[in-house]
Amino acid sequence: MKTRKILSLILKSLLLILGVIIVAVIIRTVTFPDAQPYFEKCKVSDSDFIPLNDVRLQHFRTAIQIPTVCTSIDNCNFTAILQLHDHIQESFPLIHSSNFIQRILFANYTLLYRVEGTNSTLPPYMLVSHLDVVPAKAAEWQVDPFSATVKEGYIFGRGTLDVKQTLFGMMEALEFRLAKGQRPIRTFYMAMGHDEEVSGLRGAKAVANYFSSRGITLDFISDEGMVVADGILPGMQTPVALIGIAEKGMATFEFSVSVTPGHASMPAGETSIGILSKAMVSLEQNPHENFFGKGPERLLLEYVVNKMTLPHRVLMANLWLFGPLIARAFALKPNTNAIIRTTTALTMFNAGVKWNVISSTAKAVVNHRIHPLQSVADVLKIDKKIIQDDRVKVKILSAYEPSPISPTDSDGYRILHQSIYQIFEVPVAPALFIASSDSKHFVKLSKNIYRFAPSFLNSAELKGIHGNNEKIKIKNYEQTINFYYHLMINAEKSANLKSAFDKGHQDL
Ligand SMILES: CCCCCCCC/C=C\CCCCCCCC(=O)NCC(=O)O
Ligand SMILES: [Zn+2]
Ligand SMILES: [Zn+2]
Repeated sequence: MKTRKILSLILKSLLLILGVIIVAVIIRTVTFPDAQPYFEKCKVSDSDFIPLNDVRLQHFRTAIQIPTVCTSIDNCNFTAILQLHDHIQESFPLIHSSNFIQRILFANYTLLYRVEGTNSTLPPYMLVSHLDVVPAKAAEWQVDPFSATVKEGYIFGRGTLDVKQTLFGMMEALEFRLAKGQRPIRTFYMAMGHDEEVSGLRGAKAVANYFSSRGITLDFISDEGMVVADGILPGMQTPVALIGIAEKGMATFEFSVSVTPGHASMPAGETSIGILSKAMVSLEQNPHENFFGKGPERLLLEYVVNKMTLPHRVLMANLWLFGPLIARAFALKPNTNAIIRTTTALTMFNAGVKWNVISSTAKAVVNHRIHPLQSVADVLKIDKKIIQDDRVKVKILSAYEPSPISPTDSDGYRILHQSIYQIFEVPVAPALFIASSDSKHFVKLSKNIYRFAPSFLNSAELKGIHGNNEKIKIKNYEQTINFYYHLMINAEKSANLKSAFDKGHQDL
């Protein structure tokens, strides 16, 4: 009798706790603060539009047809890069004949344009793109990667998304303004590195030195980065534009094992290949810490929670309860996994000289993209701990710390947000940029660095970047040109933008 009473009391208590949790979850979901109350109101009416006519389309296609491939800092197709310089010069005659636009060359191949505005009291800003592309394996593509084939509403080709579309987008926008007789009011720069894909150590680094040696700082910098993600963010029915407010760090480590070589007929114990393979499998099977809820993705979720479909909205609004569950779910998909932890990618493996010789050495290269809550030193320490084998030596081939986090309440952020909304009419949210850009060399020039390319992409299209069949929708290229056009105009009225944002856009 007594036991029954105790059990009933426990049951009642559990039901009460469950009731309280359910009520707390409901209250939190319905009262979740809207971190972005303005995005539905911020569209401005602007009749200006730059159509993608045949001439502009041909400018872009020719740029794609020039194979500006870089595979290492010393191994770029420098002839093609110079050919691209010529093509840029021929395509934009007004830019190249303006007496207020200066073209500066760095390390023979990187370009910087300085557009002097009429109002020298406004602080300058910079748009960043790059000239080089990664290689493409033609045999694995549906079309020649350097043919710029127009097919099924797309332009195919290496560089259509990474990132000749921003290069030509910003130049077309400026040329259009000049043709309309609009001299920019605010000074701005356009940097076009020639070696972004292989470090930026000659191009962007030289541009950064140019600014620092002259004591020039920039109000904001807009570089390649995140995109308008269509069907990628779990629980979002609409596409969402993600502005990279921070960039992951990067570390490339070479692991090696050396043993005494010998005849394959008399193997003695473990080989260099066996030891290194075991170490690499350990790295792959032991991912670094999952930081879900502690990094910039938290801000992203806060911006979009109220736009999510119901089951996701309840889960995301109640991270206090469902955080561990969501952390696991995010870890399952490469896109979401990349924003919650330092990733580990085994990218090269070399060993052996002949089939009947026990190799004296084996080498492997691992590329980490470092979460903002870790450092290069942390990653190295963790890797050594995972491998736990002193026979495996490590050498740092290159390393960059994660960038500082840029604010979401700066003029630069508002200018990007506004321009994105004008073109795409989708929610805009801050995020962590999961790859690397030339802006890592510019961190001392501005506190406000934003990484965003106006590419409207679903998961399949995203795979084309550095992969096969890279392609941009023709309409999206037109949007890209118009995005930069609006960005330039919005940058000139940023003071008005701030007061409009403060008032919830009622005045725009
Ligand atoms: C809940 C979060 C969802 C995350 C969605 C991820 C969407 C990914 C968006 C953009 C990633 C595109 C990266 C392409 C940039 C290319 C830059 C580059 O190649 N840099 C060199 C390098 O990183 O090696
Ligand atoms: Zn790029
Ligand atoms: Zn790239």
